[in-house]
Amino acid sequence: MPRRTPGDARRRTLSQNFLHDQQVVADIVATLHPPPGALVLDLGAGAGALTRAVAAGGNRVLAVELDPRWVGVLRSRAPAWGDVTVVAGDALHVPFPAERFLVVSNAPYAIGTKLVRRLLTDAHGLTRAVVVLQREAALRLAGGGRFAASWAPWFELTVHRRVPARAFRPVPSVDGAMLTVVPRAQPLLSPAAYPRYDAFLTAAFSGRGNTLARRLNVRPSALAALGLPRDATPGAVPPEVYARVFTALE
Ligand SMILES: C[S@@+](CC[C@H](N)C(=O)[O-])C[C@H]1O[C@@H](n2cnc3c(N)ncnc32)[C@H](O)[C@@H]1O
Repeated sequence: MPRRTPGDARRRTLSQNFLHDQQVVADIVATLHPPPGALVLDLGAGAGALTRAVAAGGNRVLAVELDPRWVGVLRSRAPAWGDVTVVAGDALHVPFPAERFLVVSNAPYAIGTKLVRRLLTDAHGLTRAVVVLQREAALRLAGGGRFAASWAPWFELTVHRRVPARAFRPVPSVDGAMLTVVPRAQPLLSPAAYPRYDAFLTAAFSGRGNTLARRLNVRPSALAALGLPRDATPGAVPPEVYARVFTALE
């Protein structure tokens, strides 16, 4: 059995699997498509695969990295890449800029859900984010559950391509996926509606009965009038449709 080194331990804790597949890097940057000159945060920049590709497109990049060893590497390489500022810090706590910005991130899968939650709650200047997550986590966040329904009136969460484990070095044990987080230009509900909407979702996702109609205590015909199957179950309703059902039933 090969001997373990301190470097192995650090790689495991910080999940240092770096993007190696240049086609995946190109797809991530194409999906981000930052406008010229826009500010892009690369959260968990590692050796800079994404930082370098974004900077090559003429964008300003703030590369945030927790591991001092990779901060040093980034600082030595970044001057050759373009307008890159390296920030030694934690992606879950580093202050976000006051101006508008985009986010690209392939951070450890273990912090992926927390990172997305932070983008949804704290990133007021965010215009678009592309985050690589463990595939199951990406599908859970964007799919037919309460999390996606809670955020859908204000954000579009979309799962794009699979990022196969073999796109990384070293190769991790699970596949990833690209998730985009985009604030809606026209929100489907006002922020003031949130407490009532949240109570409505509690009924929809935790009430008694199997069907949405039973849980919301409405006639199946009321859902049919909104274009939903009479026997729709909560998980089968697309997240963005909940705002419409809420508005119609309120
Ligand atoms: C999976 S690697 C990917 C690196 C690079 N983004 C890429 O695609 O090749 C994740 C990187 O995030 C760093 N990292 C881990 N936890 C972090 C945190 N809380 N904040 C910022 N960076 C973190 C790790 O040290 C590592 O360099």
